[in-house]
Amino acid sequence: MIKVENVSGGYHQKKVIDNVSFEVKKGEIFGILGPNGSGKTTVLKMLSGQFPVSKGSICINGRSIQDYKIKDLAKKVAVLPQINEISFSYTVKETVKLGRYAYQKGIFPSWKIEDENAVQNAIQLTNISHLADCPLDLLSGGEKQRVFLARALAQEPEILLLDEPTNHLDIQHQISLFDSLNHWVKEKQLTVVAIFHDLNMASLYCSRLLLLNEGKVISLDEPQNVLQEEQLYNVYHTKLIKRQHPNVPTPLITLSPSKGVERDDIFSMLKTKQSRETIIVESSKPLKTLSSAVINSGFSWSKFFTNRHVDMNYNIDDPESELKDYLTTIGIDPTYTVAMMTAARLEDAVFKIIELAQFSLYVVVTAGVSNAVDVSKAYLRTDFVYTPGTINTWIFIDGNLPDSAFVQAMMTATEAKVRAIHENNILDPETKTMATGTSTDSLLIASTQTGYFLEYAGTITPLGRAIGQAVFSATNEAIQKYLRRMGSLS
Ligand SMILES: Nc1ncnc2c1ncn2[C@@H]1O[C@H](COP(=O)(O)OP(=O)(O)OP(=O)(O)O)[C@@H](O)[C@H]1O
Repeated sequence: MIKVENVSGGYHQKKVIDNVSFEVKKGEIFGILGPNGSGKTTVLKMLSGQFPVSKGSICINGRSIQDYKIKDLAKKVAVLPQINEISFSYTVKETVKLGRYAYQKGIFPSWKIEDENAVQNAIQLTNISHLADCPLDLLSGGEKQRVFLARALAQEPEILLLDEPTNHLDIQHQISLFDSLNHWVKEKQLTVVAIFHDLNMASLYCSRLLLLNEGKVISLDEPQNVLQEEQLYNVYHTKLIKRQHPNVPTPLITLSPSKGVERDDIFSMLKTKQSRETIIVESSKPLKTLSSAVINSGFSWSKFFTNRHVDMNYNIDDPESELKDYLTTIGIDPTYTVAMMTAARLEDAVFKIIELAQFSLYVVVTAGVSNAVDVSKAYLRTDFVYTPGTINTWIFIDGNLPDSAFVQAMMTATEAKVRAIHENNILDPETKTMATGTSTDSLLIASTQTGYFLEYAGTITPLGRAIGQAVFSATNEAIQKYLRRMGSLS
């Protein structure tokens, strides 16, 4: 549909676009990204024929844009410019009607029913009917943006060129604009080329992206490949972190403050309180966590970590609500709390510290193994009752871990726990085979995300070795305390 081949151009003697090539398919939403002054608007102006190319060619439907008459090109291509460029005193409806200019013939323009329908449709689609008679100058930035979008749509173009279309829109209107564009793209085979500063909007709605810097193509690909941390750093000179959207297969880019990330002293940050009812670790700063806890499982940022003792017969329909209520009664805000439960005696908790040159670990383990299970034989069981037997393991780290290291830390800690269970010959009481855990074990990895970058936490990495050592010895001791209390160890 659009073919840009080896295009260069600029203002006066200054080359602003340098040998740019890309194609946009019919029915595609194509995004152009790049820092201020990288040439995005100039490329868009070249596509609409407003700005000449000095080298290379631009074709629409196989025909060079230079060969189109102005009105014919205007029927194919509509432009939504940056709205701060525009100021005039028409009403909203008059402004939208300007979109039909290309369809007017002769010196005395005739307004036909098709023109009126196109204007009404555009006004409805952009949700500005209530503003139809308002003077444009009295509208807010976002309202004006929708009016100019309506004007572009009234043109009934095949190609819509949008220069920062979400610039003045609130979140609701940003999403509703691109949801509508998505719909028109599918329904009417509209082709959209849009400039974005918001990388996440581009990632969510564009099938492909063009990343420009200093007028050159840096990357041209699907969002997953264009939105790479290193590539973005080279272009924007800003640290950006790539994550995956929780329920759409696109990347999410998060900003990170540029201030330093000096290593925190985890031992002065954490305060531990232990009673028969609860163990509470309170951190003076939020820690990034990955856990399988009852409250705030998955990833969270939390300041409180609680392990509450409950009776062996604890059996409640909604343990999460009950535990939240409990936390509130003891003055802890559940929003910032990773909370677990156990029937194990909290007096038998084991605390371990490992201090190394690059990072330190603080590990807390409580263990009760009456619910021991051999995972390889668990399919033979018929009981599915939730009983809080449980080995609960907490690992606090003063390092900076990527998500992958959190996952590896969980694997390493689990292996260390299993090894401690085997060390104590704990059997699954049903199958009489060696247990691998209990039916309700929980695990927490909590990290300051400051200090050294700890890229890996597998078993033979420095972090993995420390986790293996601390979790094994803490779990081993906690199991032995439990066995002693139960009278099966002297
Ligand atoms: N009319 C003009 N005359 C001279 N130079 C211009 C003109 N318009 C733009 N430029 C220059 O061309 C370069 C590219 O500008 P362009 O507007 O295409 O960048 P952009 O990527 O759209 O930037 P932004 O993100 O700030 O909107 C800039 O260095 C700019 O100063």
